[in-house]
Amino acid sequence: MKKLTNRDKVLRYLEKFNDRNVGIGIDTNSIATDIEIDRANVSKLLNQLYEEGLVIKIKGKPVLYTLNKNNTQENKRGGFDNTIGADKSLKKCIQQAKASILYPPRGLYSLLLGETGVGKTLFAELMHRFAIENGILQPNAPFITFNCADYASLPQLLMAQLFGSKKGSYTGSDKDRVGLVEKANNGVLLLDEVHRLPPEGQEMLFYLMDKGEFTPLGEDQTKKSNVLIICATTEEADTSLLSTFTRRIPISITIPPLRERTLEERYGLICEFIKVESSRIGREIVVSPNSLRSLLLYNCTGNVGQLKSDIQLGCANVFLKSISKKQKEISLHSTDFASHVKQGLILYKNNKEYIDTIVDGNERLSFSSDGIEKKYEGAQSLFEGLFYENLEDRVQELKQRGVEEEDINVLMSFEIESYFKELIDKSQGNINKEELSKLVEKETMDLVEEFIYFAGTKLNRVFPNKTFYGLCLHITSSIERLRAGKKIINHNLKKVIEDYKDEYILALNFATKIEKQFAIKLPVDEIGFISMFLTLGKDPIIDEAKHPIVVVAMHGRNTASSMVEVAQKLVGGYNIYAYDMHLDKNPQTAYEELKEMVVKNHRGVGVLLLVDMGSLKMFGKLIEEQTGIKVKVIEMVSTITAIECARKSLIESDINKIWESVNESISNFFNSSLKKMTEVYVAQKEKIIITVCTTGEGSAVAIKEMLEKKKYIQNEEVQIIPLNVNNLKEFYASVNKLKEIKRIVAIVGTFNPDIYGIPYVPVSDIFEDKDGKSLKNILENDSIKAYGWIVENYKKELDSTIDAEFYKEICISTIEFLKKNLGFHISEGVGTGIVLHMICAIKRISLGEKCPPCEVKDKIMSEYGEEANKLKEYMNELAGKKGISIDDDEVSFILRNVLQIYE
Ligand SMILES: Nc1ncnc2c1ncn2[C@@H]1O[C@H](COP(=O)(O)OP(=O)(O)OP(=O)(O)O)[C@@H](O)[C@H]1O
Repeated sequence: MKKLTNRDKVLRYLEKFNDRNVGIGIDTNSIATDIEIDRANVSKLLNQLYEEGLVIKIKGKPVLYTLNKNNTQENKRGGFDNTIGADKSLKKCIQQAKASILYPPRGLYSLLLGETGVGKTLFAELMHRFAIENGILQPNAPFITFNCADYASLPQLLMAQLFGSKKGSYTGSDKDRVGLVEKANNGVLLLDEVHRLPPEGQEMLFYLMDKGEFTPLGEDQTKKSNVLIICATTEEADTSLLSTFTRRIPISITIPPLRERTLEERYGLICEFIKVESSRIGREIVVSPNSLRSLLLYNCTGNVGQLKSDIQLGCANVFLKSISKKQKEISLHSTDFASHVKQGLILYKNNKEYIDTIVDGNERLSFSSDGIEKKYEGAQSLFEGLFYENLEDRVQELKQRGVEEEDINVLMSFEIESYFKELIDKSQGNINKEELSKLVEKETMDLVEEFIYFAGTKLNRVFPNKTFYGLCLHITSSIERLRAGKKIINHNLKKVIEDYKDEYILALNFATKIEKQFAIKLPVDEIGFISMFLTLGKDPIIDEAKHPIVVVAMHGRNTASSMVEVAQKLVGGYNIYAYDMHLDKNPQTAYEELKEMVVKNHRGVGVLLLVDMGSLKMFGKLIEEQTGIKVKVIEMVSTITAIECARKSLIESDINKIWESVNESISNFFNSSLKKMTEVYVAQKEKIIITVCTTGEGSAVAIKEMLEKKKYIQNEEVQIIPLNVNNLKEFYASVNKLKEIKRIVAIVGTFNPDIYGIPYVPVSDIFEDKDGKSLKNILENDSIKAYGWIVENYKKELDSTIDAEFYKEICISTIEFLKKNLGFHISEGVGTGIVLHMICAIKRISLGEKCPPCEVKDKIMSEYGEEANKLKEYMNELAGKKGISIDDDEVSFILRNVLQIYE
């Protein structure tokens, strides 16, 4: 036979004691002596049993203990004060209830009001228990409930049940019956749905309440009963039906419905009920966060009672499943609940912020039979790639249960979104690229990096670093899965394509690259998953207010402004500011202006100051000393550094981290990250001239300003960047950086740095006013080269019967003719337009297609007829070689470009 534990011994002793000594309790010392167990031990056990609701403590000296005969699962855990909601929604009700019980000499009658399932019965039980604990009732005081609605259609039987009856007092009464009023003598009688009591019953009830007397049916003699009556009803307090009761019963306690309680309280109830189920099953129950979310949010009209039974049903489902599948773990998912519960998840999006404060992240919780809830340690790692298989299992299971396809999709989309959130959260902060490279192939990282930058430009959005890490991990596991021939379905696909069309198109593009690189085929479902990563940038993850700002301070009229403009456009955030320091500006004024800009715009966590020359660097230090605003200076300023700083400051809030990583990027410029970025960001490189000088930092700027005044420079849309050559190594590094993002057409200055492929123009050529001839030529030739590149790039589109060289020749010659013979100024942008037009025109003509009419032909012919005819003649001479003829419409199109004439 199983050996009795000390706990069993105490319980058995109390059972026997209560049988022999009705209505009284016993103290700890006596129990300890009788069962021969150490007093401290007995005291500990009694407290435990009290917590579990198995014994009742009767206040006094010494405290007496008795078995809680009325122990139900519901009032198990301690009395009123341990009830969920005791300090919140039920606080007032409990105060009223306690007051009514303690009211001398034997408590007041009370009426419990509240919708079905709010906990009225439980409340009455707790009142009974409270009365015993406070010596108002004896420990063995009865607690009897009677639901008046059950007998509402049989008033005589109802009366007989309540007040007792003599044999033959009504049809069918074949024996004497003791009424509940009598049975509940010296205890509590709960009359539920009391408004259903027939009028004669009400009369007798009020008589009993007033006089403590009643008359059983068919009897003449009144009987006495000392019963505390608690009435309960779901009727609203102000209905006429109830007014009779509310007038007679001194205390009305309204228990609030579930929807009026806080979600924290509801969460407490949910946990409590799952613990109760766990203890019933005798096994641990592991609960998914989505289960908790749906339980928190679904429309639970039946209040706490319904919440409890819905949880019971869900637990019963998984319990059965675990038996049939012989699984050790009992694991509860939102899909295990009835569909009205699952619907709760649909409300998650709108209540996300609040719910996330209660159900945090995606950890599953484990509820054990001893009532402890903790994080489930065994949760599978999402990075193991099991997620998709689990999703599929879940879908199959739902299908088998007959869940509608539409419901499955809704539920699955929540699972999927949670997965992404977790994947992203996990990758936040704790993974760096080096670590990532242990898990992810370099090719994948490069592809993802390029994709994110590209998507960022296209969507005009910045992505957090975690998008990069998350996507790298995701792609890796997708490739593995696809290689293993595993099928996946994205139940969110339809929604993704509808809601995030742009992201989906980008993902399609990216998918072709992956397919090519890894020789696999990505199904559309997979592309849907990729798109979802891009939607993350849409979340309000960027809180500009708490991030450092970037200030670009550079010499020159608008060098800093133009850089900042590019950075703002690309990064899409307005956290970057420009300070253009004109050469003639007095340094003290410049300092004050820069300081003012910093003070005005900083957001409390520091400023990254990007400067081009030494004196500005000093400004950073001074501003920090004077204002206390943290200023970190970055010296190697270029558009790309500005972009990188702006991008990082939107994501990261720690200025030191940004500063370090930007500096690292600068020194590793040729490492993939920035290189990739430049390729993507700068599709068409802008032209620049670098000015250099060995004699002090201002001279290069002076040369720049001088060049900017030259007409042929103003006409050329060329940017001029002064560089310091005091430190040659740094100078070459800067040139290299610039080369990545700009087309350096020439270096002008007092020192020939001898760089392969970049012509040098001594400044003396310009000073002596050799008309800047060489520089002008260089610029012109550069444009010609650029037009040649355009043709090269369009090679695939060209008509194969005509070779690319012919196209180049006719395009470039036409532009030269326009400039030299007809005297038009052709900027590079206009030239590019002409080249593109001519490519299409020649192809069209050679294929025998007609040119569409040019709307401004008449205007051009009347105002520029001479030029038009000359151009037509010249072009026909060239085109004739290939049997092509150019008409007035084609010529008008070209001139329209040059003259910028639009109707
Ligand atoms: N605060 C609470 N803590 C724990 N369980 C509760 C709480 N409130 C109610 N319950 C549980 O919810 C269920 C429904 O409560 P109860 O039966 O007392 O409601 P009721 O208002 O009497 O419902 P009805 O009007 O339908 O009779 C019970 O199992 C009860 O134990």
